[in-house]
Amino acid sequence: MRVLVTGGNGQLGSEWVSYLNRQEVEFIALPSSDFDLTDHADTRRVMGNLKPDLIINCAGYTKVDQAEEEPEKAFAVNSEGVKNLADYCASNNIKLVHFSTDYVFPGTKEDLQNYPQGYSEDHSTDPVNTYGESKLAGEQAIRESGCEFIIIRVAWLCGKHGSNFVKKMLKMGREREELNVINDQLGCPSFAHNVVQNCWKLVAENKLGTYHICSEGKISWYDFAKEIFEQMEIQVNLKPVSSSEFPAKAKRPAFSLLNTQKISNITGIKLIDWKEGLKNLLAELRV
Ligand SMILES: NC(=O)C1=CN([C@@H]2O[C@H](COP(=O)(O)OP(=O)(O)OC[C@H]3O[C@@H](n4cnc5c(N)ncnc54)[C@H](OP(=O)(O)O)[C@@H]3O)[C@@H](O)[C@H]2O)C=CC1
Ligand SMILES: Cc1cn([C@H]2C[C@H](O)[C@@H](COP(=O)(O)OP(=O)(O)O[C@H]3O[C@@H](C)C(=O)[C@@H](O)[C@H]3O)O2)c(=O)[nH]c1=O
Repeated sequence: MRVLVTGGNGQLGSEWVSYLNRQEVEFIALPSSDFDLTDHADTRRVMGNLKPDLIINCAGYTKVDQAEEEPEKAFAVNSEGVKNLADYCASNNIKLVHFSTDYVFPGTKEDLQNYPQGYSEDHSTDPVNTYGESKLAGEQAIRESGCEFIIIRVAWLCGKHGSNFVKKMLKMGREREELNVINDQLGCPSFAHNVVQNCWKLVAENKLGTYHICSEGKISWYDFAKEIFEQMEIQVNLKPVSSSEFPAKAKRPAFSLLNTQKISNITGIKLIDWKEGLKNLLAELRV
């Protein structure tokens, strides 16, 4: 099997590179400079040359606040670029693995009450921001293309590579004496290493469809930050604040927990507890 990883320099793309290097599989990972999802003719030319059997699409526009100011850019990558990819996969019998987000869900306070175990894969979507809308449009394009696909929705993604909340907190915690972190947005982090491992299991077992992968638990960003500082023994005055006290261009869902029952049932995977996942990540970051 020949695998093409797109967005190969990003947080998740780099994690795939580390992982696939340890598997017996032929793969190539391309950065955005060599595979720009918005250049449809060029991406088709590259795919035509490489002739992959499987594409793992880690390319994405991920700037949640900036997307409110440049929606066309977010849609060009996350929707139109993904449609081009999926259509090509459908016509050339290539399997597509794609990553989407918890931000496709509305995350209302009512849903928090009604779905304490989180949103399941078939729950209705209704994004509250442009990034979420663009990612949802990408998902829909894949489903309509007729290609064989696995869509993995992940949330609050954190890994060794690239930028994420854990790394931001570590940096800010060392530079500042006081930090304000939101305590009224609930969800649970996906750890990149875990996502890749479990996703590869789905590929190996020839599973198709949409799956949620995150760790076990239900926490706020504040809980997450508090645990990061406790585990790292960093002294910082951490203050819980509401979303209204932490103004941002994009609205975030108040609740975006992903229910992971489906993948657990199908593969027998036991997803990692969030504190354990964090412990593993912090150990990786210390090396
Ligand atoms: N980060 C998170 O918290 C979450 C991420 N996801 C999804 O997971 C996927 C991976 O996210 P993550 O690795 O964290 O994101 P990153 O932002 O770390 O990586 C995204 C990669 O996509 C590349 N990219 C951007 N625009 C284009 C383009 N036009 N053509 C080709 N490549 C492009 C970027 O390249 P360059 O740097 O050169 O621009 C970057 O390498 C995305 O689809 C994202 O929506 C889902 C939920 C949570
Ligand atoms: C840096 C910082 C963030 N926050 C809040 C803002 C936000 O609500 C939350 C997380 O911050 P981030 O900058 O990581 O936010 P954000 O970019 O919204 O993270 C999202 O990225 C996209 C790509 C996804 O798909 C989502 O799953 C999610 O991970 O924490 C604080 O409260 N205090 C802080 O000092």
